[in-house]
Amino acid sequence: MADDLNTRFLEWFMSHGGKVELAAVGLTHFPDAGRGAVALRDIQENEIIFSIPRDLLLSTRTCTLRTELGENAWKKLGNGWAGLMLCMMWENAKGASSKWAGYFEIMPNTFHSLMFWTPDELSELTGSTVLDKIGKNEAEKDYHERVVPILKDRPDLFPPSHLDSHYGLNMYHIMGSRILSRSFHVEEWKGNHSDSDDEEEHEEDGGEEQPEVVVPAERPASEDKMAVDGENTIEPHPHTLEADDEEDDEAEDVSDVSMVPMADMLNARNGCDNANLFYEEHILEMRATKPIKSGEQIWNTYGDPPNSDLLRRYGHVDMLTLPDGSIGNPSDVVEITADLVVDIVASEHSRERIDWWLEEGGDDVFIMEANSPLPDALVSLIRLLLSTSDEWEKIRDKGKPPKPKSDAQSDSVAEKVLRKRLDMYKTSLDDDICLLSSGSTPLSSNYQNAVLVRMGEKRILEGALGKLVEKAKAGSQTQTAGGKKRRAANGREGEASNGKRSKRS
Ligand SMILES: C[S@@+](CC[C@H](N)C(=O)[O-])C[C@H]1O[C@@H](n2cnc3c(N)ncnc32)[C@H](O)[C@@H]1O
Repeated sequence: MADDLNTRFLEWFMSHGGKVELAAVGLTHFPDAGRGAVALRDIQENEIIFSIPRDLLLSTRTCTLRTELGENAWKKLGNGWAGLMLCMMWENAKGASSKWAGYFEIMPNTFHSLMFWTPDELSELTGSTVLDKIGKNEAEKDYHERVVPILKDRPDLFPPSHLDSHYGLNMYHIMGSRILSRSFHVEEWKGNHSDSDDEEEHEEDGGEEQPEVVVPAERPASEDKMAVDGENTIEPHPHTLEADDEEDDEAEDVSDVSMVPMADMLNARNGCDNANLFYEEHILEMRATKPIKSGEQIWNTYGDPPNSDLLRRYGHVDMLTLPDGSIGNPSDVVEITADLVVDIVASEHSRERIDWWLEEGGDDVFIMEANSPLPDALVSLIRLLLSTSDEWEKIRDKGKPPKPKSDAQSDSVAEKVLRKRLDMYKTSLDDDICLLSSGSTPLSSNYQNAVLVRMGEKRILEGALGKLVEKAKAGSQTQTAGGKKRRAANGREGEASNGKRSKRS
């Protein structure tokens, strides 16, 4: 059944200009990852695994709905994904007459991503900030406010008899989730990037000039457009439904968001990619970036996000053996919001200082990675909140936040922040380890994935906390040793003086 579907899809793909050597690559079912691509013979590094003509991409550029609707109506759909979602619903509603009929047939209708979790399932993620990023309400607001009026206005394009079956909220969520888990960011052809262009871009993106820039998990550094040896590579589109967030000053051209048939058949696992999508003027090429042995899975990269984001966007988590022998995702992160820090160091000055911090562009969320020191910005904020009135005056006059230099006082606050952050979860790390290892009642896959997400976050917090506690202990031992030495020295003096006294007496 699945094989038939794969065959039909490949036939559709090739009959529409897609090129794939069927003796080299096949589609198959992986029990833990659904459909995926497999090498059927050894594939050399740089070999083209398949290619896709640009006109086979499904985007707001290739779908004719925008022209049919006219610019005025189109603009009402906003700068987010509503336009592409409506295009996809419209093409899907055409059935066999759509150019992409053979593509729609193979795309999933059910998802394990967070958008589809029940409130009970979501409650297992309590404590993780991923819960604030699902965007379901925003998507539904867009649907009701932007899409429904257009559906009603144009019965010639959206026949009333199709509204329930093809344009309902559920279908809107399905299309949104397909975009979330399968789309790529494909720019229009502007010619090859030269090496010097790349260097300039890289310099602008971060590095020395902006040491405090925290790369948001949403958009891993330089992921959207990466040039390798002067060629253009494409990674799956890393965005959420917040594509039209006004604060996102790097907001992309949403018409670059594209569904790329065949390229989206590749699964991904942290650090395992052996293929990448490259773009040329008229075609996109999936090329091997490493030699791939016959029988091996062909892996793309999704940008190696943390498990929280994998679960939110793709509905799965990565489980690799980590350096300490535990199982998890090496890219996991945990977020600490600035208000947690303010809660701990609250004083009558906090409001004024935090307002200043935010006005100066300070972070309101700190991202902690495994085995990394506390984020500089977090230490700097703690020191700002702890500063004396005189120090605060100077900081404000200079317009510079304090240096991220920790001391016993800031460490003690950081320790409390980490403890409070850990308390936000409903369970402890040990509880979670027991849950996964008890084996008596097998957990549902969503439940197990939630546990893995929160474990990854807690491990980072526990690790950082452990280091702070050790540091404090070492500090107090040094102090005690210093004190003892001093006391011992005093003691000797005392003995001597006693001695002297005794002598005297
Ligand atoms: C771009 S599609 C890849 C093709 C997909 N497996 C299919 O059946 O069509 C992304 C989806 O594949 C699945 N997937 C990809 N990599 C995976 C992995 N390492 N483990 C589990 N599922 C994975 C997830 O369901 C994800 O949402």
